[in-house]
Amino acid sequence: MTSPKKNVDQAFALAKERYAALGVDVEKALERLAKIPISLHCWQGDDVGGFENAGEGLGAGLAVTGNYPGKARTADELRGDLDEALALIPGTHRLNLHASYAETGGEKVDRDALEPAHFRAWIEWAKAKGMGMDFNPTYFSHPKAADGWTLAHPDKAIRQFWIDHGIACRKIGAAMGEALGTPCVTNVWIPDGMKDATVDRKGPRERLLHALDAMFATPIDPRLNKDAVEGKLFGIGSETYVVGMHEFYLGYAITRKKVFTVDSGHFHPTEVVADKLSSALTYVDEVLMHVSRGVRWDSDHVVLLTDDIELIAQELVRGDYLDRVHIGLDFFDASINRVAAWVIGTRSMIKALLLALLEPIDALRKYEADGDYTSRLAVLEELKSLPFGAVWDHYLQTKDIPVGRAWIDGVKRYEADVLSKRG
Ligand SMILES: C[C@H](O)[C@H](O)[C@@H](O)C(=O)CO
Ligand SMILES: [Mn+2]
Repeated sequence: MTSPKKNVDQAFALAKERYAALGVDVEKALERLAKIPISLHCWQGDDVGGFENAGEGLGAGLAVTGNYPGKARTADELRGDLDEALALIPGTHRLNLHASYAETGGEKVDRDALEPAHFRAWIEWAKAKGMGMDFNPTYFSHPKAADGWTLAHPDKAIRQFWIDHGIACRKIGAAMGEALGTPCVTNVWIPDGMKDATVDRKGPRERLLHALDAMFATPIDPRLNKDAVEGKLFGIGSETYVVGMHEFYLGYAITRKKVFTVDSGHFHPTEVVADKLSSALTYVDEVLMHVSRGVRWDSDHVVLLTDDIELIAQELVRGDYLDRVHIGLDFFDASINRVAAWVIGTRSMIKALLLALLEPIDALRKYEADGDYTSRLAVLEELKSLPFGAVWDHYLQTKDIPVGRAWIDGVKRYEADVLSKRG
């Protein structure tokens, strides 16, 4: 009987030939793939809860549905769950942490007083794994955000509190960047907006502009920290008016030289999010992607290998944007095993990138330039039935990750041994 390893090897050898016939160098694609980090969002592991234990609800229009048992209750548990997920994801990736995951040793430290020391354990954990980190100020789950307003709040003192939180977070981001030797992208997303007919749309936007300028006033070496701003079309409770909508932040990112964040769940469902990349990147140097999957709305379902995600990956590769786009994930599903959610979502993103890297891009470009749209369409369709799975299996095997459904058994074992024992 042929060994499973030999099967994978044989299938890969045949796959390589099929791709080579179209002019694709599979080994080169795999080499490139291995160097693309995906930033795993800590908040999938505990339903965006954080560890402040202040008894605040999530709010801000963020909704996590499901009550699958075994959610991480402490930072150590969350790191353990991330270890488990990362062991099943090929490549070296990054961790995207929210400020609400600070470890203050039981001391009450408000958000405007957070310091790098409160994230030391996270930084050490990432360092030991050779991972970079990204960061986010947390503008929700806090008494001063209970009415859904933060940086654009009409009350000056509350605005100042959130400006100070942002300033503290930029310093923490810089400390992460310095310790880990790779710049931290610190992303600002705020919930501020109105549920219904809004009379003054101008005032809050002016307040937000001034608050952001105050927050970003002190320059930070971009080799340590990069500031990013994330807009949104609507949220629960801000259906009619979102202060920080996309046009606001695109203008902000262009004029202030910030990273522009594109969350794939933050647009009207009929919009093609991938098409925004080449537009935004004409004017901004860098984009941060929050790859998500909206089902009918910004529902933050686990990312799958859907057409939308493939199109995003294709744009990144075809546009030669991989060095200008930071790829992060943003979903939270509490209805399935949370470790499996990370594995499925991250692997789907990596698969989309691999598929994109396996395109005969030069040939496709030439067809297009020559006006041979027939060949362009025919080859794009041919690609869909090439043995991509054999290349993916080989990639997993080279990284000592079980091929096929075996990873699910590993996660189930972890669930039985660890997750199910959590109260
Ligand atoms: C928890 C994240 O910061 C949050 O999901 C944000 O990025 C967002 O997308 C809000 O809709
Ligand atoms: Mn997001």
